[in-house]
Amino acid sequence: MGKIIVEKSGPLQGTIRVSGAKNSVLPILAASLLATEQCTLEDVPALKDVEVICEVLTSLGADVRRISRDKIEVSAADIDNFEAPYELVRKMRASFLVMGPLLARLGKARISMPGGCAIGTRPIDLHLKGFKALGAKITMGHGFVEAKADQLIGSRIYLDFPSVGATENIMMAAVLAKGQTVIENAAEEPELIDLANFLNKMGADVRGAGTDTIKINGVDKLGGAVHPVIPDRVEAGTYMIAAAITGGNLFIDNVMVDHLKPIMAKLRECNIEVSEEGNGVRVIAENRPKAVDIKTMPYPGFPTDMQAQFMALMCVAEGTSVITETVFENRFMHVSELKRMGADIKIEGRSTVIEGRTDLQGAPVKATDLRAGAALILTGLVSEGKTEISDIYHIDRGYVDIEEKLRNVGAIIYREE
Ligand SMILES: CC(=O)N[C@H]1[C@@H](OP(=O)(O)OP(=O)(O)OC[C@H]2O[C@@H](n3ccc(=O)[nH]c3=O)[C@H](O)[C@@H]2O)O[C@H](CO)[C@@H](O)[C@@H]1O
Ligand SMILES: C=C(OP(=O)(O)O)C(=O)O
Repeated sequence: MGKIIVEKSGPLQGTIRVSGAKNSVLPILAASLLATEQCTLEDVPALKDVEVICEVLTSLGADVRRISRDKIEVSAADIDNFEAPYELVRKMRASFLVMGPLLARLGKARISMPGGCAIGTRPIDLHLKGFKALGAKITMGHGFVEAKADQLIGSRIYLDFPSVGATENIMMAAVLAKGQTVIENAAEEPELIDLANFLNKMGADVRGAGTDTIKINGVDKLGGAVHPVIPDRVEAGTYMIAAAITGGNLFIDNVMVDHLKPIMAKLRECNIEVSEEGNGVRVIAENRPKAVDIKTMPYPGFPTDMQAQFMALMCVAEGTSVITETVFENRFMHVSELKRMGADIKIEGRSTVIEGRTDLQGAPVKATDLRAGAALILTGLVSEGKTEISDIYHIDRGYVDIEEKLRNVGAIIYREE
C-alpha cells in the first residue's frame, strides 16, 4: 500500500470542485435494491466505498453497470440472494444498509454483523429495534444477523439517538410495509433528505425527511428513478479548511450552502472570511485563525466527520481551543498522530484541549480513519518539511482525486507506491 507525501505549501489559490456525497450515494445504492425497474444514479463519486457497495449489490443478484466515471445503473428486478457476506461487510460498515431493502423486498435478509471500527464500537441495536417494530423476527448467531417477515407492518418507532444509519435502514424497510410508519427522533442529516427524494422518485411516500419526525406510507411496489447525488458537505468542509489553514483563497465549487452552515459559522468565528458565490463558497484567510471551541452534534450541529479536520486547524490557531466529541466515543485516534507532528493537544475524557502553535513539523504518520487521514494532509500543508502518511486506503474511501484536487490549487502532495 502506498503513501501520501505532503510538503509545506504556500497559500492555496484557485477552485476545487466537490464530488457527490459518499454518505448519500451509499444508502441510495442500497435503496436501488427496492426497485423492480432500472435506477440511474448521477454524480456518483469515484470512491473505494462505492466499489464495495456495488460488489455487495452484485453479490445479491443485482445487475450493476458503471456507464461512466460518475454514472451507475442498477437493475435489481431479479435479485434472489438475501445474504451479504462477511468479506464485503467487513470492508465497509455501510454494507449493513442493504438489510432494510432486502427485508422489504424479499422478506428476508442475512447480513454479517458489522464490527466496530477505529472511531467506536458502532452497535446496530437501533436498526434492529426498528425492524422488530415493523414486525420482523431477528435472530443472531455465527456472526450474522438474520431478519424475516412475510409482510412488514407500519409502526411508530422512537430512536433513542438520532442514528443516521438506523433512520435510513428503517426508512428503506418501511417504504414497502403495510400502512404508516412514523420514525421519531429521526436523524436530520441532508443525506436523509437525498435518500427520501430518491425513494419518492421511485414511487414511495416519505414525508418529513430532514426533520425529527419522518412519516412513511407503505406502497406495494417501487419503480425506477434517475437521481443525481447531492454534493459532499464533508469533502467541501475539508477543502474550506485547506484554504483557512494555508492562509489561502479558495473557491469551493458545487456545494449546497445550507448544508455547510455549521462549518461556515465556525470558520467565521475563527476570523476566516467565508462568502456564498452562486453554487459555491469562497474562503479567504488573511490572518492566522483564532482558536474557537467545537462540540460535535447530530445535524444541524457541528459534524463529527469534520472534527479531525477542524482540530488540524486549531493546532495552528492563535490561542486555546476545546474540541468535544459527543457522537462517537473514540474519535480521537488522530490526536497521537498530530502530536507526532508537534501539536500540543491533551485529551480530557470526551474533550481535547489544543494550544495552537506555528512550528509544526512533518513526520511519518498513519491515517487511523478517513477523516484522521484528511486532518494529517491538512496539517502536512503547513508543517516544516515532509509528512509521510501511511494506511491511505482510509483516505481513498471518501475523497475523490484528493492529491490532484489539492495540487491544482498549489499544494505539494503526491503518492508514492
Ligand atoms: C455511511 C454514513 O453515512 N456514515 C455516517 C453515518 O454513520 P452511521 O450511520 O454509522 O452513524 P450513526 O448516526 O448511526 O451513529 C451515531 C452514534 O449512534 C450510535 N448508534 C448507532 C446505531 C445504533 O444502532 N446504535 C447506536 O448506538 C453509534 O455508535 C454512534 O455513537 O453517520 C455518522 C454520524 O453523523 C457519520 O460519522 C458517518 O460518516
Ligand atoms: C465515519 C465515516 O464514514 P463511515 O460511516 O462510512 O465509516 C466518515 O465518513 O467519516
